[in-house]
Amino acid sequence: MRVLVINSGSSSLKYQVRDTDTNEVAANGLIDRIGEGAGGPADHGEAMDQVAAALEDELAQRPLDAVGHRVVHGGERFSEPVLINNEITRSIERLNPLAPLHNPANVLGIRAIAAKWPHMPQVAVFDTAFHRTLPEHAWRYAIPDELYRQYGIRRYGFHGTSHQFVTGRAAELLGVPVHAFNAVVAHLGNGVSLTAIQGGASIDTSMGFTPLEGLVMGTRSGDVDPSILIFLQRQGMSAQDIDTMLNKESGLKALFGDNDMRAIVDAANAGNARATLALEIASYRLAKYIGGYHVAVGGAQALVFTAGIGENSADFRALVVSRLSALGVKLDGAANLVRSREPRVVSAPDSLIPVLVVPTDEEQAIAEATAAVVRGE
Ligand SMILES: Nc1ncnc2c1ncn2[C@@H]1O[C@H](COP(=O)(O)OP(=O)(O)O)[C@@H](O)[C@H]1O
Ligand SMILES: CC(=O)OP(=O)(O)O
Ligand SMILES: [Mg+2]
Repeated sequence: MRVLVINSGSSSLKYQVRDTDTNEVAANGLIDRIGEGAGGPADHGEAMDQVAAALEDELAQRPLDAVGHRVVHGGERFSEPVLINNEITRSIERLNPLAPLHNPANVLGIRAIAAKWPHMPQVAVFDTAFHRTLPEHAWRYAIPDELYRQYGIRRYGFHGTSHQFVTGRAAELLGVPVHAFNAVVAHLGNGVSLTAIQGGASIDTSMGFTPLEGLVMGTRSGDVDPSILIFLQRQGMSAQDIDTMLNKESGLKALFGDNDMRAIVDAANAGNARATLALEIASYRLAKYIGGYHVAVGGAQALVFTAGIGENSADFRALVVSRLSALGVKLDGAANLVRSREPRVVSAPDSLIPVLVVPTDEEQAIAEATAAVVRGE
């Protein structure tokens, strides 16, 4: 089946045309600076027009069978990918306040395709869906129940498509049936999240009500004492200012001045003290969560690294694993330096828990899920 995969961010849109039978990528691209002026498209509708124009020749040769969308927030309703209709689109739209950087763009993308190709089957694949197996003791916050009932305030978790894909690949690499696989999976990209996998299912994850909770990210703070926000509001900062500060001006960008892991590692190696501290904070916070999730899953059979940093930064992996000696985890120095697109083991033979690098592919997972829904599987 020929599927167009759309991954819309707040100001960018990534797309791929994939053949799900051969796993071939026939076309792909990125449109950025949406709504930022300076020659970028005015909105996601205009961005979709650009995608259609860029794909014109490709689609003239062979038309599309379906479009699959990454939708970041599926709330409590969606635990599986779904075929989109108007009611589903409105339901996704009602979740916009819970993922203000991501969901509005997803809805615009869906509506733009429906307007352009009214008969095209469209499928929504949710970041939250894989985490619908979280037990209540993991998803419930210790705040009044009313807030859950009135606003749906609870832990949802994100990056689920990636965590699920990587979990399957990791189990395969180790020759363990996925339903019997316990692991800790670290998705380290611009957004960062850790998931505790038990019996192949997500039982805890570090992102929460929104993709802001948990670990140190590129521009997001992760965990902070919530009373800092109340304090800042009393100092006169608006909700919008606090939101922007925590989502866009924090994390590695605040600690070092740049959120590109390559730049941070290079600066640290050149003796830059801020870069060294940024790496120490990020790796320390991650190591503490890994220890916690090792306990949560009842003993992990693997620690798995994925996404931009997890797949490519041998330095950051080494720094994190150097903090896990209490768990008996050890890297193999040479294996850790190997660059490859294949899933692989990077730990020493005597490491008590194998450490894996497993490249994620959210687009492949979305294309496959889309084809399965359209075929009625
Ligand atoms: N070769 C590399 N070495 C170290 N870090 C890398 C490398 N390539 C990408 N990264 C880091 O990966 C991060 C982006 O990850 P990615 O998964 O592409 O993010 P997203 O999809 O969330 O935008 C950035 O911090 C970038 O610096
Ligand atoms: C949910 C989320 O944080 O996604 P991303 O890492 O793509 O920003
Ligand atoms: Mg990402």
